[in-house]
Amino acid sequence: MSVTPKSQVVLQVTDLTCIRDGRRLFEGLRFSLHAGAAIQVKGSNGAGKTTLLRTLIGSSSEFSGDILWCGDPYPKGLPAMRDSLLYIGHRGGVRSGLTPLENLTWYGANQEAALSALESVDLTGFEDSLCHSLSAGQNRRVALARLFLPNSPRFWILDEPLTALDVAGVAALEEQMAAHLRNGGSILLTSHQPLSLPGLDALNLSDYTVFESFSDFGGEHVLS
Ligand SMILES: Nc1ncnc2c1ncn2[C@@H]1O[C@H](COP(=O)(O)OP(=O)(O)OP(=O)(O)O)[C@@H](O)[C@H]1O
Repeated sequence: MSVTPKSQVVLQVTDLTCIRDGRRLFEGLRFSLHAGAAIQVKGSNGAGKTTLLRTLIGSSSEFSGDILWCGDPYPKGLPAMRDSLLYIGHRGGVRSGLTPLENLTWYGANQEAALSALESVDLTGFEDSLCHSLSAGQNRRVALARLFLPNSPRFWILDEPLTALDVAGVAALEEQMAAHLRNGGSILLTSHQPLSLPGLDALNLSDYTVFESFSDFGGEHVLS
């Protein structure tokens, strides 16, 4: 990972509004994420946390507002952003018919790096088990092992990474995230659980919730 100056704004969001099923999830959302910084997106079930993350990575164009990746606006900034992004959704992206080792090599890791990453998430001895035979927490560890591979992308977006992890798993993840921040990486994550991470900022979607009924919406990126 190349070291990025800590003052650099990696992601800038202004006046972002997202609607799903005719319901305005949040409106006027604004925040900036700098190199070496982390933001935890908070909100109740259904508040729109996953929708926000998926919008930011370009999986949904149903929004209005401005999204700038390293100064480049949506959608121009998407290709460069994806080159420097590691996204782990709440399903984890683990292929259940593959082993943990095969999952990591499928993501491009070589055998040595994959084994080392699996050791970091305490899965030594399970490298060759099929993932559908592993526990929920072990499958989460397989997903998170990607964070322990060398040359990790500088920007991590993680949707509920703590789900199903035990105490030791949470501690190992927090340590790895802190190391990533020290190296100038950036993290945007959702979690219903508290997280111990130096300098972690919170972004609470409830601060951007609109309670009145929705009647019109004309965002420039809205799909019909
Ligand atoms: N593709 C879609 N079509 C219709 N509605 C959607 C779609 N995606 C999300 N929604 C709705 O948007 C709302 C927000 O969903 P989202 O998954 O973003 O919430 P969340 O804050 O991540 O929730 P949780 O904490 O339960 O994971 C939900 O009511 C959901 O049903």
